[in-house]
Amino acid sequence: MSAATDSNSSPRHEPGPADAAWYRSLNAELAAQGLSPRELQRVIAETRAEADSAGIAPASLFGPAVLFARELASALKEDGTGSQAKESTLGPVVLRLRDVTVRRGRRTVLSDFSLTVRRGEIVAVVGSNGAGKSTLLQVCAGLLRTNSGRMERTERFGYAPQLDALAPLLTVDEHLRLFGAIDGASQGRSVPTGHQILHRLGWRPNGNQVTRTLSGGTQQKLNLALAQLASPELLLLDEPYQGLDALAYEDLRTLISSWRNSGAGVLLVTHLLRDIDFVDRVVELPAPDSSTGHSKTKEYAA
Ligand SMILES: Nc1ncnc2c1ncn2[C@@H]1O[C@H](COP(=O)(O)OP(=O)(O)OP(=O)(O)O)[C@@H](O)[C@H]1O
Repeated sequence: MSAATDSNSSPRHEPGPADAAWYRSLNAELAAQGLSPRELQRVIAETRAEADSAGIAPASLFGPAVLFARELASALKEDGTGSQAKESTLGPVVLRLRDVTVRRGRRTVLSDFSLTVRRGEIVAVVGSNGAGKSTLLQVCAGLLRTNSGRMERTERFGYAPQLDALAPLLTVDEHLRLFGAIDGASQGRSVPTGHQILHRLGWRPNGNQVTRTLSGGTQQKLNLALAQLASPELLLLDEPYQGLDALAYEDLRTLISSWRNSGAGVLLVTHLLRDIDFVDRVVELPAPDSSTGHSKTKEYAA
């Protein structure tokens, strides 16, 4: 469990009745998620110690207790049961492409391309520069039409594009409210949920900070939190590690694994070979070949 603290922040929080209620909700949801009494006691003690040492109310540090409990429970499930957990959580199809062809200008970027993603799995898309990875995600997000073939996808999806979709003059919390409203989340929920995701990425944001003053890596964290805000069934992540430091990279891997374990399907564009060991399948797009257009896509289990 990790959460960043901020040394130049407001005075230390004094525990009160709201905190006690938060820990009661955490306890109840962890028990409902099937944690043993012993595990439950340990997790609550660790959570309390982390909040106390940060001097921050648990609700501010970790977000809503119920969501935090679910995330913890899925992370513990992954630690304890490994690949068996993956098998048992594989669910319905959330994305299906059949014989999709996409041309951009005179180039055929995707040719008769087929892919299925189910809930509870991470599929990595790899390939050299220009192979069509971002094009594929844009098709899946519904931003680009196919020239032929069919794309079916759940309505409940989140998309973190490679070039961020942030408005430079809006604050962090304005982004969370705006994207939450677009995704149908209530305004009261989107800010604490967004902060919770950002804590898990090692950043405790000042909600009033204007986005253009954030570093590139921090903007990427916000970009990712926005994609996950409404707990989508499908996440489309286009090179989400760009700009992240080593710690945030590890946090993001853990977070993506926990999204999978809580039932999301993830389509992840990546250049990093290290990622291959934590995904379920890899789809390799062929290198662009200007003379022949396109050769064969490869797919293999990770
Ligand atoms: N807006 C666009 N209009 C026309 N062609 C485009 C556009 N965006 C990308 N392309 C072309 O589509 C092809 C695939 O590009 P794409 O960005 O999907 O590749 P990629 O695999 O994501 O590359 P990279 O690893 O460099 O990000 C390239 O030939 C590119 O020039």
